[in-house]
Amino acid sequence: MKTYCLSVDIGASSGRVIAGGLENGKLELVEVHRFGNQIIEKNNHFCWDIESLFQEIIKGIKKCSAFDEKPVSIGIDTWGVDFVLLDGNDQLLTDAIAYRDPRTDGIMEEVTEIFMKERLYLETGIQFQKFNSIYQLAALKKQNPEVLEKAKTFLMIPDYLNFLLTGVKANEYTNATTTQLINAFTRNWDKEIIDRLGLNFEMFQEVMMPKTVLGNLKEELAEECGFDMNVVLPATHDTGSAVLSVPQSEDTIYISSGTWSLIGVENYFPICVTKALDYNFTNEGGMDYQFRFLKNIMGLWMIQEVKRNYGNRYSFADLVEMSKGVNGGTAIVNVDDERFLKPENMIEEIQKYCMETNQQVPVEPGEIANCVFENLAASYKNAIAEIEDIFEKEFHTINVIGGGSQNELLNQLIADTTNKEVFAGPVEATAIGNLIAQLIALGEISDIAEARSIVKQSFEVKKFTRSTVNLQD
Ligand SMILES: Nc1ncnc2c1ncn2[C@@H]1O[C@H](COP(=O)(O)OP(=O)(O)O)[C@@H](O)[C@H]1O
Ligand SMILES: C[C@H](O)[C@H](O)[C@@H](O)C(=O)COP(=O)(O)O
Ligand SMILES: [Mg+2]
Repeated sequence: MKTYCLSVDIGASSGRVIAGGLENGKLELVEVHRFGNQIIEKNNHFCWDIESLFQEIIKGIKKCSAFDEKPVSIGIDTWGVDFVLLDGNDQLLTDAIAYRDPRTDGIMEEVTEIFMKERLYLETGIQFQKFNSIYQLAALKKQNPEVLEKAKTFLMIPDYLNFLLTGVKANEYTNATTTQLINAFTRNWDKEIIDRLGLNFEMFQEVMMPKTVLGNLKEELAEECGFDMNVVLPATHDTGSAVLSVPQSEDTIYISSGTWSLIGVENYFPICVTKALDYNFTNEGGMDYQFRFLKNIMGLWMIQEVKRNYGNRYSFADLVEMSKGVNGGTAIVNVDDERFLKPENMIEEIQKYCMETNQQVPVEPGEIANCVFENLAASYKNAIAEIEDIFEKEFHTINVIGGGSQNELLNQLIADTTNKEVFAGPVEATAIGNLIAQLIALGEISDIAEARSIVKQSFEVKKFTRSTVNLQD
């Protein structure tokens, strides 16, 4: 690859630095660096180790100094909602507290007494998740008002990593929409909501759109890494990048399958009708002014925790294999129950749920894994029925993208329970979408439509249909 860009995709379970560029009309990827990411306990909160994440990005950049060709740009995307605050000297006032931290317990209810739920949804179109930035800020105002009083800059996680790289402060649009403080129609900070909550409007930065060239590496960083490059804004909300690599089709539903399962469709306007509110769908911002009409489902977080509870002695592939041996009798578990957001022990929490609901309790690793996968598929099916109810139409295909698209058992379960065609892949959809924004900004690709046809030609996508075995049921 002559011209290539660096895509930094940091999800809630792992991060990767991927070099990507066009070669003979196809998108070529080279994984330059991969690292873990997990929640740590710090100062009595669940946090992200933001400093070590930044060092991993630098490690990835430095690995490129050994290549003949250097990358022309870099783009960073991460999970949504979380942020840091800086004081007047641009110093960190807060740790990067994670969205699974219990500090927001009960806060959403307090905020919706100040700002009616219906009104908040009509203005922002954003789902009611207790960990949205709006509730994290309201919790801070209640629990540490002195911190908010000193705050001069609000930066979300990718914004802060960009600030460390370039010294430039900005809030990228797609991720800013996950705060529930962006007006879905003006696509800018909603001053009325911010003022009503007693937050400092001035600390919010200029909202910038994907494909914006934010700046270059700070001089000292360019020197340390051995080269300079543009820092470009992809859709810095990882799901915003992921959906860019889904083949466009009118009746396609995507499932961005990683730590979370984000299930939805691409749309050109926000849907803030009561039914969407009642179903708790969201209208997160997308690139080129699109909207991501989707719903959060607890996702593979559950199997990540199960894996951790078993001391990581089984791989994800092992857990899938072991779950294949389980026949029927799986308990019905509401995977989206808040109890699964951050339990002490996921295995025990699932077993407690089954006991409380007088169901057969899964014991063996295969039974636990099967219970997670079967009930995730059931939750996807329910969300799809809600989407079809809102759009008053049937969707015929489902695209599973992200790390979870490697779970062939789950892909088959989705096909079996929905009786729709399931296309699985690309695995690194988020990193690919991040590259798409950079390559469009660079003029290497003309638009999203061309990008999607390049993705189709470049990456393996497996098809799953309802298994004949099940059809005999
Ligand atoms: N070989 C595999 N077989 C089945 N599932 C896998 C495999 N590798 C990864 N996964 C699934 O992919 C998930 C991670 O997806 P990824 O998109 O990287 O997550 P995130 O971006 O949230 O960190 C894991 O939790 C696991 O369930
Ligand atoms: C908490 C948010 O809903 C979450 O970040 C979600 O928006 C998301 O982007 C998850 O991405 P993962 O790659 O961590 O599953
Ligand atoms: Mg991810």
